[in-house]
Amino acid sequence: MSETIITLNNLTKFYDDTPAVDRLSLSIERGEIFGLLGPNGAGKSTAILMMLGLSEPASGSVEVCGINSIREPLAVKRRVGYLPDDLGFYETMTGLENILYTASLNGIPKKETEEDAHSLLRKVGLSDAAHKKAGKYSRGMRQRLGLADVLIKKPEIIILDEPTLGIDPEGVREILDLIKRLNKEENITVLLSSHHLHQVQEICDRVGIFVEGKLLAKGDIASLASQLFLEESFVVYINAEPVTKELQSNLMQLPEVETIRVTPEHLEIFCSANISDHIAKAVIESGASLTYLSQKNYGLDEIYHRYFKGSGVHEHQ
Ligand SMILES: Nc1ncnc2c1ncn2[C@@H]1O[C@H](COP(=O)(O)OP(=O)(O)OP(=O)(O)O)[C@@H](O)[C@H]1O
Repeated sequence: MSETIITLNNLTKFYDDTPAVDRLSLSIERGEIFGLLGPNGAGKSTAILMMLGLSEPASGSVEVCGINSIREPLAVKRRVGYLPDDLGFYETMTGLENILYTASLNGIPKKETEEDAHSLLRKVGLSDAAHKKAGKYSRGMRQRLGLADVLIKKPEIIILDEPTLGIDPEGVREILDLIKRLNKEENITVLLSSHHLHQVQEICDRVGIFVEGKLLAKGDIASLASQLFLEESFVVYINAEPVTKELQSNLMQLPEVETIRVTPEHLEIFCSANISDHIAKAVIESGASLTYLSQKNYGLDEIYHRYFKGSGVHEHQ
């Protein structure tokens, strides 16, 4: 049975007179990977800081692990590992020493820490660099050290703010795989803020699209597509010879077909389900020959761009 682990209710925060987060309501379930997706300045970090009790909302409520973050930020801190986008370590201390220091700050007994720290460094692939100074770590290594650092206190939730910022593609793959693995193996709930569509699409169970402080839509990719595309979730592109009125009318009679657009290249058939085979059959039965057929279902890219089309919001990679 699902259990809500983060609940935001009408959460609002202003900077000067402008809302950075505007009546944000959201529930995140234990064990899921939720992606907060939005362009720079959308309010993702501000929302995260309020979840952690590090920034006070103007109105609304926020509960994490059943605890009111505003009233009991320290209790929330014990249960949540937070990886900010600007990670800070003691640069002259080794990776291992940094983790042990974090453990001591969190009051974890030294005896159990040492073993846990080594096992975490192994998990994040930093065993060989355990005794190297953090100041000498690459950006990808720092992120992995950051993950080990937040995991030492055995959090129920990890909140990651742009965890792949400035990392090369190989490093990104490693971080994403690691996050997925931690989620599956340790049943850690993950909240991930990002403006990288593909990364979010790859690992998140659900996504919230956030822009100008507002959550515009949320759900898994398929349900986002149907929310945002009004059931036109699939497009089938065909070329047929000849394209007659009768052919178009036969296609429109298929219950799943929403719209047909005639372009110089193709007939674009927008459908609520994948019915390529019915379309091919309708073409043949209309006496035309089918010379080309391809299909596409929407990914997050189309959802994001189509949804923000005209809103002046663009993705910054
Ligand atoms: N301390 C602050 N003082 C004043 N304005 C702020 C402050 N922090 C954030 N803002 C403003 O609030 C809005 C939301 O910023 P926020 O950092 O939460 O966005 P974000 O989605 O996390 O963006 P990014 O991806 O760039 O980190 C922006 O307009 C930003 O300029």
